[in-house]
Amino acid sequence: TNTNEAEAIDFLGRYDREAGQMCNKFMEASWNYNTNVTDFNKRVMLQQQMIWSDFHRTKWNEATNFAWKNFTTPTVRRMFSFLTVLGKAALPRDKLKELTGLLQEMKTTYSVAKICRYDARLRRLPSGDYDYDAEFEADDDNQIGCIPTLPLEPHLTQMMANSRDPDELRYLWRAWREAAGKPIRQKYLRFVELSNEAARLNGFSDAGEYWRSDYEIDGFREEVEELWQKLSPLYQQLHAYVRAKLVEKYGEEVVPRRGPIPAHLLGNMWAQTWTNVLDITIPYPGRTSVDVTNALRIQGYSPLAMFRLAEEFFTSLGLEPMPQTFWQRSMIQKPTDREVVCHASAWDFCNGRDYRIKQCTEVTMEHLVTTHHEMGHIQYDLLYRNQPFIFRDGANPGFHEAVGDVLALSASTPRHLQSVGLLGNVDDSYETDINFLFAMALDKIAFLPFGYLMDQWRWEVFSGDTTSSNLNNRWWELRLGVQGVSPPVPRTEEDFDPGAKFHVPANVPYVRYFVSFVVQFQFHAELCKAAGHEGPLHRCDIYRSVKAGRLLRNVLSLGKSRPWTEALSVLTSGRTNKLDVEPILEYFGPLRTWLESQNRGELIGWRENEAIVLQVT
Ligand SMILES: O=C(CCC(O)(O)[C@H](Cc1ccccc1)NC(=O)c1ccccc1)N[C@@H](Cc1c[nH]c2ccccc12)C(=O)O
Ligand SMILES: [Zn+2]
Repeated sequence: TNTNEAEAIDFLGRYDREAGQMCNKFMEASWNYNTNVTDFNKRVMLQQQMIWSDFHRTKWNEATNFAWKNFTTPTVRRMFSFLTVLGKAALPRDKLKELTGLLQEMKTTYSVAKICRYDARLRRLPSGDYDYDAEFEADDDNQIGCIPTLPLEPHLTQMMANSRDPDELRYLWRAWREAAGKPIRQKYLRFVELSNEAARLNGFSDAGEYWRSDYEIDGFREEVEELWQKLSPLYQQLHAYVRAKLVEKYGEEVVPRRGPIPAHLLGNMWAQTWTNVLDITIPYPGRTSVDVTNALRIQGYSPLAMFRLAEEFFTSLGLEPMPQTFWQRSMIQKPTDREVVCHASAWDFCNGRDYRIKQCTEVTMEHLVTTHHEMGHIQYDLLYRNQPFIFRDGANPGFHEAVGDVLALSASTPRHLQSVGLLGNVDDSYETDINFLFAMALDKIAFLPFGYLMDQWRWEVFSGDTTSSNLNNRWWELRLGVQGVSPPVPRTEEDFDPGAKFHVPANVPYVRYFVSFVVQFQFHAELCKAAGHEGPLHRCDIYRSVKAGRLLRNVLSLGKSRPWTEALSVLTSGRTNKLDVEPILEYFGPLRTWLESQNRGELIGWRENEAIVLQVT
């Protein structure tokens, strides 16, 4: 092996240049497929994937020839530690082809899945009423006259958000899982086998361990478990209050007062965020509510205007504007003439100039938050663009997910929404505070158990603790035990409900969002301090604070050049280098007190036996 560090540094220089060019070509092919899902574009993308993997393998062979562990320069050692993990390219070519093929097929199934209109599925009884049970049977004999026309975005997303008809919601919930989850069950199982084989070829025990290695700390799994244990009491308080309001709305036959909440009633296809039931659950109706969807529409906001509004928040902090090409090449609305992958994503084309967002934007408050989220990814890309190619990544995946959300925490405050003209008179009353904190909790607290359980389930599938005999069963055990939600119709091992959530067919890890929802409040607390904010954390708005912007820039421009624990030290001026739930608990402190007083007499938590437990086929 080669112990010459000077030669190693020369090799790294060559790699840096070549990798940027290879990555750019791959991203172009991937963009073309994602913004125009055709067989041709899929083939070109798979071809580019093989070229990229060949390149990666060649460089891996060169890198492993160096005795890099004894090199004296820390950043050189760190670069080699990343370069000597080959990833899925470690698979024999035919298996690599199969793996990437399965991934594309599952992603395509999800992205083009459509369901029939609700009323087209229903027979009318002689009395003229709907025969609700028919729609359940109708599925079996594939009732004629049903043409699947409704895609997830924007149709099903909006119907799940706005419908208040439990039967219609139940139909939409089940039909989506029939169309998107069930068809990929077998493909996913084969995909898991190949992913594990690749992980073992890289020296990991399974794909889950390979995923967790991105966090560079031993005991990450236990760390996440510990964070959840500290946060679940607050979640249970929110769950109890929302359930009581849903019982009021739909009655106890639909919502068990002391049991789990049926998953179709929470305004979201996966019950992962509950902001769309704010109108049913808001603590003080009639007082200021921060859902500015109507204002956005009345004021004629376009998706482009929403993007400009988000960009202006970043530049107000002294951070980077979006590059010129961003506005020319991004896809910010769903095209009408072709199939696209609608799930939002932010793209770095590896040449320091070309950055894009792909998003099927609708004019809603939720999409305004998502726009900040996606633009946060681009901002991070821009801030670390002068790092070597290998270090152009988030300090950990949760950091990348947190950037945009941190700014959205300020942009969502009533005071800020008023200052940009999206909210009328805002009073400083206690009720307005509680209404605001409650709306934020429907997004941030409601999400935590889902962000936690998604990869609990996948880590167990990768490790073999969960197998094809209990694949869907285990999913609902976690959904019931951790999140306190139940399926509105019986589930069996014929179904594959996790497959109906983008990140499973797209093989995107998910615990990053759980980490983000914790760490973004650590960022918020520190940036508010830098901005000189005084008063409760939930009222802080860092808008136009160049000091806060400078601190954020110092942390994010490090990229992955230092372990994320060091980046946290920079953020907190050495106060901590660990994930910490104190800031999120401080932020929601007033709401927790309020919930505990409102929930007196309610059962906190849910009795497992109330759920429609799995029917054993
Ligand atoms: O999936 C997303 C947003 C999409 C993404 O920006 O995270 C995107 C996902 C993705 C990853 C890889 C391929 C395709 C899509 N991630 C990125 O675009 C991205 C960009 C740069 C670095 C890392 C990730 N959010 C999650 C979690 C979530 C729910 N509600 C939210 C509100 C705010 C922020 C996140 C969420 C979800 O919708 O379930
Ligand atoms: Zn993201």
